[in-house]
Amino acid sequence: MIKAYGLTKRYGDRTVVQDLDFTVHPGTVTGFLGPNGAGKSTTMRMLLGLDTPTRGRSTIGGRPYATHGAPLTQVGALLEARSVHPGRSARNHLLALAHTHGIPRSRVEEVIALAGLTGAADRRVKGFSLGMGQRLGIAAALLGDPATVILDEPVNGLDPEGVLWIRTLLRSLAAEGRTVLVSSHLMTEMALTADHLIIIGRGRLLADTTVDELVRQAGGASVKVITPQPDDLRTHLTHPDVEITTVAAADAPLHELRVRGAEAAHIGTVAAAHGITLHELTPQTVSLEKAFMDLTQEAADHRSQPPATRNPTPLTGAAA
Ligand SMILES: Nc1ncnc2c1ncn2[C@@H]1O[C@H](COP(=O)(O)OP(=O)(O)OP(=O)(O)O)[C@@H](O)[C@H]1O
Repeated sequence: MIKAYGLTKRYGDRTVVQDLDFTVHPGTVTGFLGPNGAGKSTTMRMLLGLDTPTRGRSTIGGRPYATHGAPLTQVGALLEARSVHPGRSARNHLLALAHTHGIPRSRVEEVIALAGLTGAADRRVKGFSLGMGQRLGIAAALLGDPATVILDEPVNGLDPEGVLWIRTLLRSLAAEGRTVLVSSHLMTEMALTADHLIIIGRGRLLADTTVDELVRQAGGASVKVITPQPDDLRTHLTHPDVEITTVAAADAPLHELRVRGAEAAHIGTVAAAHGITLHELTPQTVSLEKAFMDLTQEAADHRSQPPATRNPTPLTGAAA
């Protein structure tokens, strides 16, 4: 279990992480999300004793990271810009790490295979692509068979096969009962990988929630219905859990409704049973990316503007 108690980091007069309290539980993948510059890497560095908090503290397995005797066997970590001697081969890099932690050579071979580096293990690291470097970093993180795994942007630079590999790997590590904390700014990828989400913006906690709950808070799933008989449909769908709103066309022959709390199949069956004509029946899933953007809107330091239109409508002199 990872615990943060009021973690705060200030650089000069800038507070980049502020009063973060959270718990990362074993047996689940916890996604650590936030826009660029939100403070994810800084927080992870503090958890790993690489940055000293200005205030607050954190523990991994009940103790501060620095007090773990052989950290590689307790906590495996991949941080951005991990330094590996460029002249060393991947295998020699892992052997050196294993040697300092009393880890057998056979485990080095295991993690090389696990990370898909078998064919590249004897090549010098300086020739590695970004994705291969990530695979080596993950192999190193798993070398000591740690109970806690902390990975900062592990899918960075990975090809689609690598992204899928990470997803499967993280889920199996969690299924084995390990504590897995993984940062990303890719909401959609995290939604596929993580069970729980800790979302920060400008160093502050914005949400500590499950993927399902975030979807629910963002409006949940709904069904778009277009029908010329909205009143009949409303009557027959009446139920305390069902919410029906009119989206458009109040005085047109066709009405667009948005139904929450009932599945499309149920709505179709009810409509058929009562002879109600439907012109459209489409399940709408909330965009997790949009939910994330909405949540972090106020807290994004770097958000791009949509590109200017090439042929903007000329102003005609009317006051806006
Ligand atoms: N050593 C440092 N000195 C001064 N400012 C720093 C230092 N390290 C980080 N920062 C600042 O702290 C803020 C948080 O940075 P951090 O790298 O933790 O964010 P992040 O959420 O990991 O971002 P990204 O998704 O872009 O990697 C940024 O504004 C960054 O410029």
